[in-house]
Amino acid sequence: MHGIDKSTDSLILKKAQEVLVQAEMLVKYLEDHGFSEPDFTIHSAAYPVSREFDDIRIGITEAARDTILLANGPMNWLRTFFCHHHDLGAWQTALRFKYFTIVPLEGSMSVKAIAEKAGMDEDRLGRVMKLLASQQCFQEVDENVYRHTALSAFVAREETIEAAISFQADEMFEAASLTATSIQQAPYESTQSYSAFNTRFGVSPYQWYTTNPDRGARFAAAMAGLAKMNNDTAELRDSFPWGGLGKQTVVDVGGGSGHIAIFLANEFPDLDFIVQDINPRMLSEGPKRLDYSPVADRVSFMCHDFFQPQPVVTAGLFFLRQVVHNYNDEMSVKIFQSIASAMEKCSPAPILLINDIVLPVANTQPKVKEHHLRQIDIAMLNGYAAKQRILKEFAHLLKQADERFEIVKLHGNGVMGLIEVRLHQ
Ligand SMILES: C[S@@+](CC[C@H](N)C(=O)[O-])C[C@H]1O[C@@H](n2cnc3c(N)ncnc32)[C@H](O)[C@@H]1O
Repeated sequence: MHGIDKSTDSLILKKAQEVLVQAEMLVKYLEDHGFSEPDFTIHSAAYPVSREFDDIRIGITEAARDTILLANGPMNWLRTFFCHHHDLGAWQTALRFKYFTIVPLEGSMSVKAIAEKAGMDEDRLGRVMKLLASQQCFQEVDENVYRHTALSAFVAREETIEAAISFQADEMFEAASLTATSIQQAPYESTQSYSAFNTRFGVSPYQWYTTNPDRGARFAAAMAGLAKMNNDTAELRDSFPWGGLGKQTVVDVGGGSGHIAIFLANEFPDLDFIVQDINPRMLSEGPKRLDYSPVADRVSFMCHDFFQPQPVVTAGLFFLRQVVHNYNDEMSVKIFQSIASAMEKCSPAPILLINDIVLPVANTQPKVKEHHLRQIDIAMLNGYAAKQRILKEFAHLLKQADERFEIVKLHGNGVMGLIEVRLHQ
């Protein structure tokens, strides 16, 4: 066996060496921080949640992805990549027919028994399970007998995570298949009525969720699941000086179930929250949350359309999380205007805090990191004919809404973009 020549000119070897270097860093990080090494089993250790670990994880993924691309070449890469929608079809089936919760977390279950509970035939269920197992999602321990792996158990254990992947596998996957068709309908204008979602379902996601309340409730759960997946809540808590606001009311505009407001209320006892949303079903999910009761007297819910004048004029902070990325520029300007008209009446002068992805400018981030943000940008295109933005675009829209708006600080970046805006009087 030849040793690895570190001075090699081979690009493949250089990339593979980078994988090795990053893997050593990752293992060292785990050791230094008292974590056991994860594996594929249901008893796998938990992953650290930190920016530092994320950077190593992203570094290893970038190097491994390049190694895979170089080793496979375009033909093999394309052959696999262009079958990914069939992977999603299999996952969609497993989610819809509840395989994840039917298989017990401990022990194993036969395809026959899973099929009986799922209410579908054994042949197709077995084929879906075999595909999933080829991705380390479930393990076939005996012919047609499965048990959970770390990946499948992650879905089974947490309802909001299941919701977060299910709404993608259902309505968003169906919409995404019509991306090009939707653009063909209006090649030079990005408007909601020609979005991929509208092309598939005839109405915008929010109208659709209002008339499909079960899916609306699942969407609200999905938002909580996504926040958990991105570790958003802890980062949101730590990236902004909430504690320094004093006794204030925060209005969570378009706050959905209020999961963020409830989380922050638990962390910062001086703050009161008003969660506003147009969808009553989403609002009704908030009080059902386990973390709601300790803060029930400080978190209230209000049905409000953010295109109408903002009724709360006694707030210290207006919070706008993952809202304007659902709207095109013209509509986003209207949302900012309705908040500006309330801000000018509040005393002392309040803050507008926009919590949304702030896209990186070209070639400033590892490509795998940017890819994730770009996926969300195209998701916004498909769902809402909307977009994610770079900081300059936010600044431009705010000025269009009201000349007095000024971005005073960017508290977080990337997924956790946190833009502090003031309205100069
Ligand atoms: C992507 S979700 C974000 C929810 C929440 N801010 C969060 O971060 O989890 C956008 C929210 O805006 C709400 N929404 C959409 N149109 C609205 C409108 N015109 N007025 C008020 N809320 C609206 C939706 O019902 C949904 O809950």
